[in-house]
Amino acid sequence: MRYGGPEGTLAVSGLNVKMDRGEFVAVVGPSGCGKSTLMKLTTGLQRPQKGAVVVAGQEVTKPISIVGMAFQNPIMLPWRTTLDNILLPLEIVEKHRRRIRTHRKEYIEKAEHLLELVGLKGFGPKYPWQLSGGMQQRANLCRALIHEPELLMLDEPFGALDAFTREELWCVIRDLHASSDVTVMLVTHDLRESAFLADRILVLSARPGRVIADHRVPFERPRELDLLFDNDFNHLVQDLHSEIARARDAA
Ligand SMILES: Nc1ncnc2c1ncn2[C@@H]1O[C@H](COP(=O)(O)OP(=O)(O)OP(=O)(O)O)[C@@H](O)[C@H]1O
Repeated sequence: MRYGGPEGTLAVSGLNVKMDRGEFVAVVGPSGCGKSTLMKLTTGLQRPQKGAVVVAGQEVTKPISIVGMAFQNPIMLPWRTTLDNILLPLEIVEKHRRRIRTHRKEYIEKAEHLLELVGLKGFGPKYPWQLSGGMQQRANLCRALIHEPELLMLDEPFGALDAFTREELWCVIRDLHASSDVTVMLVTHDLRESAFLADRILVLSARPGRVIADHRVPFERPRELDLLFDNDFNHLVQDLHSEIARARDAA
């Protein structure tokens, strides 16, 4: 995948990724190695010049609707309440647009249930600017999940948060994944986050990105936060760190 024509930036090349349904895969790698590009290719926001992307058995040729996405900086519309921001994807995705007119109450209940799951019970009528950064990230997760996506794409969703809030949200994601069969791809710079949450961790090379290591995370589920102090956990994090440092040096 090259941006900007034949002389442009080759972002990823020879990138081969396979994920099983229900799997939680984290993607880590040096800065600028093409992690977000992998996200965009998977969701159909970009099309590769060579190769193909297949999601749920279908070749991806345009943006797909079975996906929910959450990015580092949640863009909430300030004139809509938190609840109405969460309902926004339903007004965009064709299949739901028709239903929401006739089944609005049902969707509001679903949004309120999601708000409760992420610890924001009763915050639906508040405007986004009345919420803290961490609360906005939680609401952002609800918005990514409202249309019950089969695939959840998380691109540095907790990057801007303090350590404690981030760890709390890791547990929210862990529980959401455990209670559904959603497939999750998480792009992150936080190696502890990847090791705590994922079933597999893919390490990408420096740009153009390709997979240089594929780690199966051995820790049993459900995982608790005290895993962060476990020796094996920290060894895995150190191995990931060394691999990324070597990939950067080799660039
Ligand atoms: N729309 C674009 N036009 C031109 N170049 C782009 C575009 N998007 C990304 N790139 C380039 O492609 C390369 C890969 O970018 P990408 O955002 O996928 O990397 P990343 O691994 O997510 O980066 P980071 O770790 O900094 O978040 C970078 O060199 C970037 O400058």
